[in-house]
Amino acid sequence: AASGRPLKLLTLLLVVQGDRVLLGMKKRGFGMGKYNGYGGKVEAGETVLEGALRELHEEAGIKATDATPRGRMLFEFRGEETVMDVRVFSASAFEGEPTESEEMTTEWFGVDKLPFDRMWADDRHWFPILLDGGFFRGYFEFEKDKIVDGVLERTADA
Ligand SMILES: Nc1nc(SCCc2ccccc2)c2[nH]cnc2n1
Repeated sequence: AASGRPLKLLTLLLVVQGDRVLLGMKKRGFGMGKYNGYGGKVEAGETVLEGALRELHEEAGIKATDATPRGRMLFEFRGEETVMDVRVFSASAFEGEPTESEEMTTEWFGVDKLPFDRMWADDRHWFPILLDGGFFRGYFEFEKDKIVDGVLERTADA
């Protein structure tokens, strides 16, 4: 039997190198005006990891060489039928030089100076788990940019 609401499979990749994180300011489309990792849709014929690596290269001009799954977030927006199923990856090594694209800037932030007030409101909850090497799963319900409900747990794996 079919389960509940339709899920939209998306990726999000955070490049974390020692005490700094590579973030992009989204210039247009979904999440415009917020800093975020790099990601987007998974295309037919590619794996979720391949999709994450493709989006990173398209949006930031680099090829991650050690990307690994770190968590899974479900995001529901009041009034929208589909739920976003975001597969979160991190990487610490890459080839090339971070290069701004039409979609995203490329800016390094110290792990203690992350611009959470200019990021999605859920990020401040799971970034600490990501940065300490842990894994996480969460669900957040939004009304526009505000969290109206949510749960988050540290898990043994992604
Ligand atoms: N950090 C974060 N990211 C997203 S969407 C990431 C996936 C995506 C979707 C569309 C285009 C590019 C990337 C969020 N949504 C609600 N909270 C959130 N937090």
